[in-house]
Amino acid sequence: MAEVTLRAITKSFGDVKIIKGVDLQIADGEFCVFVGPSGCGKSTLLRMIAGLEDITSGSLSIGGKEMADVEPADRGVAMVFQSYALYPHMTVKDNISFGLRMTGHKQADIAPRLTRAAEMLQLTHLLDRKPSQLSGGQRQRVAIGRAIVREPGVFLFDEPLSNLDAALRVQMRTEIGKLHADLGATMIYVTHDQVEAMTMADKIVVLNGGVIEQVGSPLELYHRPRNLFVAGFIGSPKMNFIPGTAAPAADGKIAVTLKDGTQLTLDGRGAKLSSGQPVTLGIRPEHLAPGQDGLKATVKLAEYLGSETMFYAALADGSEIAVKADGLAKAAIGSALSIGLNPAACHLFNADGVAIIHGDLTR
Ligand SMILES: Nc1ncnc2c1ncn2[C@@H]1O[C@H](COP(=O)(O)OP(=O)(O)OP(=O)(O)O)[C@@H](O)[C@H]1O
Repeated sequence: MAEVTLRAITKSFGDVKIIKGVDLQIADGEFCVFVGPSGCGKSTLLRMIAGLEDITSGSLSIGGKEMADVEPADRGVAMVFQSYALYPHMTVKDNISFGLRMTGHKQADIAPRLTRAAEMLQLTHLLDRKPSQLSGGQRQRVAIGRAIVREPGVFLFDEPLSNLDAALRVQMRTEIGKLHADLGATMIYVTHDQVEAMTMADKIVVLNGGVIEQVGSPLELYHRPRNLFVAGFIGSPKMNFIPGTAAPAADGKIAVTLKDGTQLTLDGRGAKLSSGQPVTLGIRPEHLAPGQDGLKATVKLAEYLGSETMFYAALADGSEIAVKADGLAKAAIGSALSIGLNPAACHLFNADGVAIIHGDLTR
């Protein structure tokens, strides 16, 4: 069993506190993805789990065992880096088996592990090559192979695919997914890539400024973001935010007046709010319907992507709004666009940015 538990973890570099108290439970066999803006502490947290960075305060356990005095090599974890970190003078075979040789494993033990990892990663025909004779994707596979042969309970991936081109990323994403299914190991994965996070994760951890904003399954975070930060971070193109005020209305409904004067009525869903309180309405670009009655906007930019068209438009008060339409939709720059808005898909956030209504269409 290799569950990972972080309790009140902090990390400071000198006087600067980078990780400000993280509590997190990652179940055995789970695929957990850390996302967040650059500098929020994703890699630092991963490196602390690996034992490559000291923990300033708090505790970490892996497989139920406290890690405070356990060396990186003895933690049952293996890390795959963005830079691959291969030895250039060694063959693929030697790169993959290096760690095992260093820890005194016998050749009879190393050989079957090497064969199996090479087969899983389609590296068998490349075992005698040097890293310089491999493509970027093949090098990344060697780095993953080096982790696999150690048979760790926990794999740690630090943006492993960010040096690969778009097509190869898609292929490697699928391969890592398969590897997870085959090995059943716990995997913790840092990425900047929304699609990687959404498609690979059982659980996404959204970090911001060294604290966790929300933990949940990809679709939970997408449909029920806890606050403005998560709502704006998960989903691409990002959720639209339109300022306004809200007041309780008849039958438990909420009357919202947007800054441009548009009025709409939302289901209250039990939310408590005071009359005239400032709110931010959140609506995803795909939940807006160009050409229907609703918001009055002026088209500023249109992107024709074939499968879909993105309109970027401005409301009367200057608020910008992104609208995802079908690939055949057309509108001239500067033309008026009426945009229908599905009330059931609207999120509402209070002045502190906390969600008071979720536009969760799955319910
Ligand atoms: N050894 C160090 N000494 C001082 N500051 C550090 C050190 N390592 C990281 N930091 C700082 O800690 C913060 C978090 O860095 P970290 O690499 O964990 O962020 P990240 O979320 O992984 O960012 P990115 O997505 O850009 O890789 C940054 O402000 C960084 O400058």
